[in-house]
Amino acid sequence: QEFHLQPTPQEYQAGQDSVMVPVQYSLQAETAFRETPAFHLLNTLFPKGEGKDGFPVYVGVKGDKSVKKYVRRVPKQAEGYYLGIEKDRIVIVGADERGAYYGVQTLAQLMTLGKLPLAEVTDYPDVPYRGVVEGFYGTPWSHEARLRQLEFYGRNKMNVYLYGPKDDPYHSTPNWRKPYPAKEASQLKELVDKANENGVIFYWAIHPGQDIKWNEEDRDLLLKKFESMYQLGVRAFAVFFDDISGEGTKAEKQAELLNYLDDHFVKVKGDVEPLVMCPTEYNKSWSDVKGGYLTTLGDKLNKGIQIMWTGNRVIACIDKESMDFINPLLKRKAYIWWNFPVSDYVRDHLLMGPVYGNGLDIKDDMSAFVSNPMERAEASKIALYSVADYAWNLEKYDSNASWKRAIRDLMPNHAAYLETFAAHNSDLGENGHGFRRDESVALQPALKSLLAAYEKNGEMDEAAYKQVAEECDKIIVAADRLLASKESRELIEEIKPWLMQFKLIGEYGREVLKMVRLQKQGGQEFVAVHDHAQALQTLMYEVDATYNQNPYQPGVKSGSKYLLPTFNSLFETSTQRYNKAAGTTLDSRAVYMPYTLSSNVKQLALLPMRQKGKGGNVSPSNEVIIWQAGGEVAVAMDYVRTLESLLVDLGTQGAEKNFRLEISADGVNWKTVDLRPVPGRTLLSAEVSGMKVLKIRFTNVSGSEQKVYFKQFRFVEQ
Ligand SMILES: C=CCNC1=N[C@@H]2[C@@H](O)[C@H](O)[C@@H](CO)O[C@@H]2S1
Repeated sequence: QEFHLQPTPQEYQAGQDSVMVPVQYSLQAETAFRETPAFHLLNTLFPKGEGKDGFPVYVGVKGDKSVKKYVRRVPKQAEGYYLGIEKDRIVIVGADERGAYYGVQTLAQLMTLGKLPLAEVTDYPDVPYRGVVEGFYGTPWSHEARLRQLEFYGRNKMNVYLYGPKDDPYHSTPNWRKPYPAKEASQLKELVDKANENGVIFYWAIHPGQDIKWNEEDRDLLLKKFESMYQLGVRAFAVFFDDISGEGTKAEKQAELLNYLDDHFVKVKGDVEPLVMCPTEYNKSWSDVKGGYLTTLGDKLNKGIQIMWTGNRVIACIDKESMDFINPLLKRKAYIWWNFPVSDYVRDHLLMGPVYGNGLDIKDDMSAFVSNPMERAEASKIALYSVADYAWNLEKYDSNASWKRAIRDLMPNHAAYLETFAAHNSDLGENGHGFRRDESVALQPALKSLLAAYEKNGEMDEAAYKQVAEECDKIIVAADRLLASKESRELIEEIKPWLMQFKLIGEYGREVLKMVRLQKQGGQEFVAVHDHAQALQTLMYEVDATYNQNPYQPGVKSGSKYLLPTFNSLFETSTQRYNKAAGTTLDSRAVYMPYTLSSNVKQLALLPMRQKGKGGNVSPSNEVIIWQAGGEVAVAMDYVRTLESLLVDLGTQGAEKNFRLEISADGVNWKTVDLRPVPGRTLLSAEVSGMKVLKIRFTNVSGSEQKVYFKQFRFVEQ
């Protein structure tokens, strides 16, 4: 594992020579330097700290006398730095204070080498703002997780963290107007302090759009809330208008409010970062350019205000074409909100794979590149490490090398095991956004040729068989070693259900490979191994039905793109062939999905059906659904079943007037079923107890387009 600075520096020259890592340093800097995060970090790097006989360290920013001699070597880009390690001194000069801090971070990495190479690093970030927006639906990160994140951002030269967890009631409706209670307020203050120590700008975001009134009262309440956050030390603010409907979506009003805040708060305070806003039309597939929403923002928003953008779709990689579309409309460089590794729409999957697919030629087109992560903070660090690497130096970014380094950085003593796990836990599975990732990349060829040889002509591809068998052993060992790991305990606790599932998949694969071997030999032992494989299927189903039971995509999926499907196909084929040869009737079903979704509503058509226990649900969507008049969503059963209950939630009152629910026992004759609103909620309950059902149909019969949420569509069988 050769040494590699993180993020990849613009220029790094190291000679053959090196010096011993000094145990003490003597500081050559302006006194003001001692107040900066760079100094506090520097002071932790030497075992014996500071002393007049220590190794001279010249450090400062452009203009400081102490580093005047080196000022020509400092890059002109903001947050740039020059780091020189010479025989008799270390020199760090920042283009600005954060640049000096980053120079010290790079020195910290070099000092882990055991001896300091005589080297010169001339470095700076490609993208001005780089970091993370905690903007997902689901359980907000814990306070401790956030503190660890901020240290991680400092080490990886990420300079922004935007606090905007959708499910924080004081960030969003209904309590955005209220100040935080004492405990939350003190935690936020602690986060701001931690962010400052790590060179991170802490943005506090507000999400008022769902119920904001465009009047002075709400405007002043919002200003007051900003003021209360300012008192906690917040010096950077954002206003999110995403995922809302109604009055709050008006561009002119949004622009008026932002400009007011800019003129009467940001410019008045003088020490607050430029505002960031998240538009309602935040991706191309949702935008209607002629409608003028984006151009209104582009024309009316004060120039300094940043506008966020997720690309061509809600979940999309960012390329030159995407930027060439949006920047002219916004009349500024879009502030990219990249929706990866966020998994709030595929909550049963972990996204542990490489960061890839974003253009390497767009460094001058973005004002920011921030990642929206998973609700599992530690597990998100694999992707975040590479997001930092990408946004700092796009042209030199190598997604696979960065992914391997990210894993080693996260668990140095278990890197091989974590890599085995991450390699098979990277795709999202079917989802409403149609966004997919590669998975099991190294094993894919062997899985495919093993399956093809066996299924097509009953052959055994011995080389592939051996490689898959070895991988099953590695999977089982990796799962055990990670589950038992003392290292990164917080990470292990987050991903434990997936580690359990992963181990079962390794054991299942091992048994299925035996079944294939035995089926060809025709031995009786096939039955015992088949039954063991089925027992493992039951255990996998139970893990999936027990853990992570969120109301959206409950369960624990692992190896879902190629690994498990291949084992299931081999299980089914070998059992069918064995039954045929031996005249037995062993159960050959590996995974069972009795329900099929169909819809002519664009945003619903791709939503996956989920089976959970004795029932099923259509995976919900976080976004506003444009449901055309007459549009319908239907669920077909494999055979006639009996219903117990059925719940629908479109997130709006009165939906039962605009939509009709019908049940058919034969797919031909339909019966309309009453939808009864649950008091005080937008949930609708249907009286279906005891009804025979082959097909369910749900139609917009209002005669006009409806904008609703698709929060729940769930039924339970008797
Ligand atoms: C530029 C604005 C992006 N705003 C967004 N709000 C939503 C986020 O809260 C979700 O986590 C994400 C993934 O489900 O989808 C959109 S993206």
